[in-house]
Amino acid sequence: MSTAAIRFENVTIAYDRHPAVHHVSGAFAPGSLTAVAGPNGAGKSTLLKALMGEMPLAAGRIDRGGLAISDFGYLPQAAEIDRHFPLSVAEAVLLGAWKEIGAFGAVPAGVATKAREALSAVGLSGFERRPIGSLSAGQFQRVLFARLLLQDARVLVLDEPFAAIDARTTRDLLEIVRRWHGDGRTVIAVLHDFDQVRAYFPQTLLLAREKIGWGPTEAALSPGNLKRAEAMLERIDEDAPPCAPANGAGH
Ligand SMILES: Nc1ncnc2c1ncn2[C@@H]1O[C@H](COP(=O)(O)OP(=O)(O)OP(=O)(O)O)[C@@H](O)[C@H]1O
Repeated sequence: MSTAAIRFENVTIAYDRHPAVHHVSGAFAPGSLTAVAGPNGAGKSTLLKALMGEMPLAAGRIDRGGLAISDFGYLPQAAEIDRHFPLSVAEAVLLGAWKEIGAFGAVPAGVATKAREALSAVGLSGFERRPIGSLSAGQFQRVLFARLLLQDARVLVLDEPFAAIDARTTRDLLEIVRRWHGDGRTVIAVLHDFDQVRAYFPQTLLLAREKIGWGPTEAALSPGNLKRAEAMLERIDEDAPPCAPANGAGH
């Protein structure tokens, strides 16, 4: 479904010139299913935000393989999503079809049908009118997956999609991830559970501000790499002087 790789070339991303991601190069092959793993503070969310165009690059470049950012479906960390917004479940799912509906447009019948199918696929038929603020964390995550299903994106970028989600919901949502992979979509997900990564994700990028490993999961998560990742982050000095501006900035 996707046609060209998403390439990172010497990507450095910084907050106030303090680099959170350092000189990362590598590629997500079209149709690949990749976990982004690493300790807290490793730069995983920062890397995803840069991929989504939400963070400027201090150096290097990201080649999105000819795709526009609007071709990407993005699930940010739960903490960054406002659930107090007065939206029903159906409205929240329909946001996934904004390209077809536009800002104030009516919902075409085909889109409404697809939205119902997406809700059914995540096990939430009958929840259409419920305010999103009344859902449990797991139910809300199902709604966000339904929205991604409706968006029909070629690349899925998921930041800790199973944090604070019970085993049954995680299993159901992992099944959807597997289906996306089967369709030939590219899936990139930040995960903390190494057992889950080994069971479901053929590729892994292990990050500790720098790239520690990127490739087949067993090799990327070798005992040596895991030790290096821990050691790298222990060595990080948050008060270190800012990184000197490097070879140009860009997206
Ligand atoms: N808005 C910000 N301003 C300044 N520093 C930030 C900001 N967001 C993140 N950082 C710093 O950047 C580094 C990487 O953070 P990031 O959230 O990308 O890590 P992570 O690997 O996703 O961590 P976690 O597993 O805890 O979610 C951390 O040292 C963090 O403190």
